Amino acid sequence: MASPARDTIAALSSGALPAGIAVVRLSGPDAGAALVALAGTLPEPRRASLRTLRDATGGPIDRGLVLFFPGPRSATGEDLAEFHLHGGRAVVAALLDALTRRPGIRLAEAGEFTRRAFANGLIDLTEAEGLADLLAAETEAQRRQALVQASGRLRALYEDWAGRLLRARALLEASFDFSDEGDVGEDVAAPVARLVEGLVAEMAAHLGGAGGGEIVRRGLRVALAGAPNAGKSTLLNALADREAAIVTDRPGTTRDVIEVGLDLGGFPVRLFDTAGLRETEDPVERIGIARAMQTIAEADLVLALSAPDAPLPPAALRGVEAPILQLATMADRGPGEGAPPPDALCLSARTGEGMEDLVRRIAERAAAAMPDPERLVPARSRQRATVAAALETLDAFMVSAAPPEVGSELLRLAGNELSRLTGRTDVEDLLDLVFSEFCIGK
Ligand SMILES: Nc1nc2c(ncn2[C@@H]2O[C@H](COP(=O)(O)OP(=O)(O)OP(=O)(O)O)[C@@H](O)[C@H]2O)c(=O)[nH]1
Ligand SMILES: [Mg+2]
Repeated sequence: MASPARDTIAALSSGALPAGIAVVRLSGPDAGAALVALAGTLPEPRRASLRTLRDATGGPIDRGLVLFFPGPRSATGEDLAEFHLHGGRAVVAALLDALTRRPGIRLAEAGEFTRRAFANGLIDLTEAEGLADLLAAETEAQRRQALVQASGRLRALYEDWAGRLLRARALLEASFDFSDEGDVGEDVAAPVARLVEGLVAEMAAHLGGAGGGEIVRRGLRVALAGAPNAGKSTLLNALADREAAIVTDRPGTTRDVIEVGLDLGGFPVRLFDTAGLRETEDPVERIGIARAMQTIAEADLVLALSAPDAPLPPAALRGVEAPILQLATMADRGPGEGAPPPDALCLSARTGEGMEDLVRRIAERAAAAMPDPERLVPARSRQRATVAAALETLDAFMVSAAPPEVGSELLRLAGNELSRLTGRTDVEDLLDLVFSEFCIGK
């Protein structure tokens, strides 16, 4: 774990400038003294105080609110000062300049405030990850899932597992202090097995929600598939409400995969326009079609478009595992050569017919794919992989008829995996991974 902070760090913690108000934060041993140097005296802890801030020459920087949070009762666990100023670029630059001229104060790195909160034991890794997700949240589903994590409920679950695992191991280890044969008596074997069985069942159920948790984070991937001129790009533009993709009456217009992010009923959806599927000799178009097939294969939902004069080639979506929603496009035009699939939803991006129905169907899909917001799920591949590794080790324990020393070693290994979840272990590379995605000032 990181050693206690030596440097005092400063950063703009509020959003892009110019803005109405800018919040600059300062954390570390010099926070109080720096605040006195700029604002005259230390304000009462945790109370906003209106001050004129001055640089080292006595020149005024701005007039604004200052707050002081003495450690350890602060967001970072260290002495923390906040400056609420007018959100002009030059104002913030002048303040940061005045601060960093003081020895021991430097600009913060990305995620450094949060990392200090972690180092000082105020939050664990799941809470830090939840906080990162909360800052990145763009839809209701993402906000709710992130908030559950940031508020420590996932941490509590993982700590509970670690505690129960430790108890199982302690029982097992205590038994071989008293037996010289190395085999564990029934009186110990049964309660240990019960404890581990209970954990295995809970962990497996938890992992069952991992797919949904990740879909909330990254959004439901919806691919538009169809023959050239089926109206895919037109539909994408209509759903996105902007001209994201080029539309022409020439078949084979779209080559690259075009992605737009949508908020459908509070659920995050990523919609992908793709090249029309057909046999072609054009090398550029062939690459586009290969990309289309890749996107379709990775989708959580495929919208299969058939237009009156551009029916979907029958074999085009063979082998696709995701659910397929059949759409009959261009309903404003008369029937064409091929009849659309009987269960297809008829719509026209031009007149808007059927569009509400389509949005509702996609949102329903998204709602079904995403877990109940109150359910605790691993939202990240890091969490999922770590739970899976611990589970695998516990499975090995359950099936093995190995001597108790080996059994207890397996339980210890599983416990190590669990401690990686909360980060209460010495793993710098893991920390870098988690904190590197924060922005400066958080
Ligand atoms: N009448 C009518 N025309 C449409 C509708 N949707 C698309 N079109 C027209 O159909 C033609 C093809 O539309 P696109 O959206 O480019 O079709 P696409 O499936 O993206 O085609 P590719 O990119 O070549 O695969 C364009 O001329 C559109 O204006 C619709 O709902 N009604
Ligand atoms: Mg197109």
